[in-house]
Amino acid sequence: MNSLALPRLALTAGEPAGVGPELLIRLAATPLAANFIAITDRGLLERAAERCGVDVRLLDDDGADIQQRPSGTLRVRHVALDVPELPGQPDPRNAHHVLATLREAADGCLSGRYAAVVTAPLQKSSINDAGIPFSGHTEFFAEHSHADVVMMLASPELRVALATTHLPLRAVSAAIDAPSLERTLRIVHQALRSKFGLAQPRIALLGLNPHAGESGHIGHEEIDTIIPVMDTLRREGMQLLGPMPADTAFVPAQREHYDAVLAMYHDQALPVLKSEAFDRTVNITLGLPFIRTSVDHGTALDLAGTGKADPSSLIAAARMALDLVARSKSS
Ligand SMILES: NC(=O)c1ccc[n+]([C@@H]2O[C@H](COP(=O)([O-])OP(=O)(O)OC[C@H]3O[C@@H](n4cnc5c(N)ncnc54)[C@H](O)[C@@H]3O)[C@@H](O)[C@H]2O)c1
Ligand SMILES: N[C@H](C(=O)O)[C@H](O)COP(=O)(O)O
Repeated sequence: MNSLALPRLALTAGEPAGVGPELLIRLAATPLAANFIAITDRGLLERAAERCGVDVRLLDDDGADIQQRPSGTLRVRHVALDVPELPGQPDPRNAHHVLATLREAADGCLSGRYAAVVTAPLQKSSINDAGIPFSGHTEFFAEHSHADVVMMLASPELRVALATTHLPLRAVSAAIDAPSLERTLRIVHQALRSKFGLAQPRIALLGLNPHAGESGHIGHEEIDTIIPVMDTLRREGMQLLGPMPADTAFVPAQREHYDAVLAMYHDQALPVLKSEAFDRTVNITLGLPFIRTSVDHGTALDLAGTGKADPSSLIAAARMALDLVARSKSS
């Protein structure tokens, strides 16, 4: 790629019956310095543009570099739907299509065809209904590239990483063992340095139990696992706070003490971010051998087909991907 060429960002549309295709159209109409390549069905995008009432010129991706992208143009790598979409009603017969778009994006990033991938939301249950074990993009990309990864969601005001992702609550405690917690902290620490430019990142860990276990009176995971791992990594120089009680870790007086929070499970911290910054939070997969960002919301089936879904989180995800691409080139 010559130095004046725009970064080639792969975009996946996610669930064809969700808001993803419409959001890709909105993103294409946003003046960002990126060469967007939508990996999805061309007809799906045409219909989404019509529903949004937006004029978008769809061009086949020939792999060539461009130095400017007129607003409202979008390159497409066509991956055919198996059945036409019905907005608001996911059809498991399109599950293989959705996964094919993710594979193309991941392989293209690994081979250098794309500088990064930005994903729109998919309907996990529809893929499961097709009989395919699947729990999320994060786990899919990790397995596809044989990497240990961590899910982080970040707004301009708050970064939250997760020690466990899409697990039933009753499986969480057993999943938090010393080796995996240590691996997670190393990935988060390294990413805060390399991706966010923090030389000495401060990470606050949440306890698993109410009041971080209340000195062992309300659960033992803190004493048995979390604190020993923190002690080990502190001896290496990592700045770790906690384990903090999750209910007070996000109050303003605490926030100034850390750069990121490591939550023990999905719903322990994501409601904080999503309730205060749903329109500007980005999901980033740390630890992958390529850059992947995403929206913080789901398929919004209640809005699909109306053209009313807010594209802000997808636009923030594209901006974040561009920042990370630029940072990776300068390091
Ligand atoms: N990145 C992803 O692929 C991703 C992320 C989160 C959830 N999901 C999946 O999405 C599906 C639906 O999840 P859910 O119902 O819990 O959450 P959701 O985010 O789809 O919807 C929650 C509420 O937020 C609203 N909303 C969501 N996105 C919006 C937008 N862009 N503009 C305006 N309003 C918006 C919806 O209308 C709804 O009222 C599930 O299958 C879930 O697994 C996927
Ligand atoms: N945990 C994410 C959220 O709540 O926003 C979401 O399910 C997306 O996960 P993947 O990026 O792994 O699909």
